[in-house]
Amino acid sequence: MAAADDDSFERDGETLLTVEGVGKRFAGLQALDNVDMTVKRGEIIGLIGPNGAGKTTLFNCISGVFPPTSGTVTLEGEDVSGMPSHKIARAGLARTFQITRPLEELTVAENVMVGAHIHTRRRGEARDIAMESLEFVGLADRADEEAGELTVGAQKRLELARAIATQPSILLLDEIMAGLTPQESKQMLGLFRQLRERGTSLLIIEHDMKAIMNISDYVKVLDQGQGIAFGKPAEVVEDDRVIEAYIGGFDVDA
Ligand SMILES: Nc1ncnc2c1ncn2[C@@H]1O[C@H](COP(=O)(O)OP(=O)(O)OP(=O)(O)O)[C@@H](O)[C@H]1O
Repeated sequence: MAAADDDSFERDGETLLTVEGVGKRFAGLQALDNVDMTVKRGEIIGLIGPNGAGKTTLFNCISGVFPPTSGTVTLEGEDVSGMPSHKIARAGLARTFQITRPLEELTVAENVMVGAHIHTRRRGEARDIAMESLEFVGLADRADEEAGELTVGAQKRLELARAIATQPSILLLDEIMAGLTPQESKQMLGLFRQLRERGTSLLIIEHDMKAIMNISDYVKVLDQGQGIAFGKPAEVVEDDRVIEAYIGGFDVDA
């Protein structure tokens, strides 16, 4: 069954994020071309596509790392296209990066307080928010250790805690499960589900196809900078354009 790419606009529920006609050009390369999508409150959307499809570039345009060359990004009704990332974060959008980069000389709690300080200047209040976030990801007992001492798996949870401490309505997660053990991945998926239950929306880039198909309510597929499909995971894996883009199709049962 074909999953039409513009289905993205036709679901029930409150729309949190709207991406309309977004394009991004780097010198001679059209990295994104007229991409549309929406994310509703409390949805988990998987963003997939072959290497170089434009997934991270779309995250960068949405989160204000750089402005889109064309099109608009609207967050809770506010046009945030081209705004700097700290303003977009304050408006309710948080993201994690493909390469985790904790401030290694700071403690685990201090790293998360960096996120919390977006809403408060008070150190005590920021510490309280940070501790709640660390509790949530299961790192509260390591709050006073240096962040550089953490394993890769724990650093990923720290990254998540730092993003959550900004109290976002939507979280963009860029390969936060890369490098995790199967046990840690399972734990991470559990955290995603809990976030959804709290009403936080998640937009997730992940190469682990089984995980993404398992966790996502809907999946958006990019190929060579264009949206080629949007639909429920079971629909998307059967879509001819998607199978062609991935050559050979998916192995989600692996
Ligand atoms: N800052 C940049 N300057 C120039 N070209 C860039 C820049 N960022 C990304 N690109 C190019 O844009 C295209 C899309 O890259 P992007 O990283 O968004 O893809 P992706 O889907 O996230 O890929 P991957 O799965 O490999 O991470 C690629 O051809 C990439 O080389």
